Amino acid sequence: MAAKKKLTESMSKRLIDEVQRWGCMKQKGVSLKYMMEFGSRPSERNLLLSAQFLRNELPIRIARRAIELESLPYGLSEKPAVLKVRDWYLDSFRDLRSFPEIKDRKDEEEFTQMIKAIKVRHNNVVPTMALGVQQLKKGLGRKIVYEDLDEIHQFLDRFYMSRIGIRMLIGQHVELHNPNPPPHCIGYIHTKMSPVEVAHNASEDARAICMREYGSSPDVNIYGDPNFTFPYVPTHLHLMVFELVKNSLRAVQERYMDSDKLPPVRIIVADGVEDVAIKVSDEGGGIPRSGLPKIFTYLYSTAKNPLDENADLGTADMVTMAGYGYGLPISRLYARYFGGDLQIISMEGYGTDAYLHLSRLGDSQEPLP
Ligand SMILES: Nc1ncnc2c1ncn2[C@@H]1O[C@H](COP(=O)(O)OP(=O)(O)OP(=O)(O)O)[C@@H](O)[C@H]1O
Repeated sequence: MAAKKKLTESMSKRLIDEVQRWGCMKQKGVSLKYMMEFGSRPSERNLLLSAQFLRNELPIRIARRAIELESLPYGLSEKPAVLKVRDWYLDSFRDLRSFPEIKDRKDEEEFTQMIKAIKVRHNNVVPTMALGVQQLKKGLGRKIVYEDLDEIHQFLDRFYMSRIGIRMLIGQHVELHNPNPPPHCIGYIHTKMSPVEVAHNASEDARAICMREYGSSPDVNIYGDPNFTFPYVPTHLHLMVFELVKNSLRAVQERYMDSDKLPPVRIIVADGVEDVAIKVSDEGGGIPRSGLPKIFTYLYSTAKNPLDENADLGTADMVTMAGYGYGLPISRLYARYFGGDLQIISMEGYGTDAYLHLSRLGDSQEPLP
């Protein structure tokens, strides 16, 4: 197998066998509901159980990704940035596999520190992979046929989805150690999250970026009951709404550049029985129908990568503002992670509606690519 041969070149035989063996094991998904119920009783026993689960589950998920990173088409696996990411995955796999059985509280605490460090090690995976894709595009030059790159798109979707899951599981475990969790918070989950409030905060952040770039910003009007709450992960929702509003503000701002009256962006929050739906509507001129298939891809963007040689950026915080065209595909993965979805409907010559559906029941299992 080609992937196995390449792994051989860079690792000891024992590690290769172990990665291959663990990469074949079955992953176990968790639901939002389960995370919430389990985390609502962070007793010593539960923390121990959670750590034991992660000691087994994380190497399986990480090994899968390490193997996939070795067998990407068009030579993407050999790009320096991708090799760097591969090494982070191998280092984390090694750390997890060399950790002895977790028997007591002391082991559990050491394990928690270790997975916390793993999470930090992987902070820059998204921009670094984006850089790898750019290195590939540069190398292929004009020969590039975007339709052929669908395989890479599919891989990146699986890869980033898996990363969301791994970070959620680690973050959730680490947060359960917080002796003074904020009210109504179980790890990353807020059991009484107000989508209107999160949408408001995310819109303000997006407006601040717009102000910085253009010197002005359209208003954002939010319609919905601010007292309505449901259990969800506020950081995920913030990220999604931020990306959608940022796109809308930019579109409106660009279209009405010379006008002093900008049509506002409107957000509607609907609380259904099954779903909470959030619509972000703008009058920014829309997207041509022929361009729609491209907006969810990772490979079309011409924007500059902040980790590129000439850019002096690259902190983890830059990820969401980096502007390398990942806003929509990554937001859709976050929505799908807990059983929701994201759709974009556009009227060219008028504006765009983004529909974000979040599953309210929280009982869908994590997608496990
Ligand atoms: N509301 C919108 N109105 C018009 N065009 C849009 C809108 N939303 C998205 N687009 C188009 O879709 C493209 C992809 O959006 P996406 O959010 O994925 O990336 P980006 O905005 O270019 O970069 P980033 O989100 O990383 O800053 C945009 O570049 C833009 O051309």
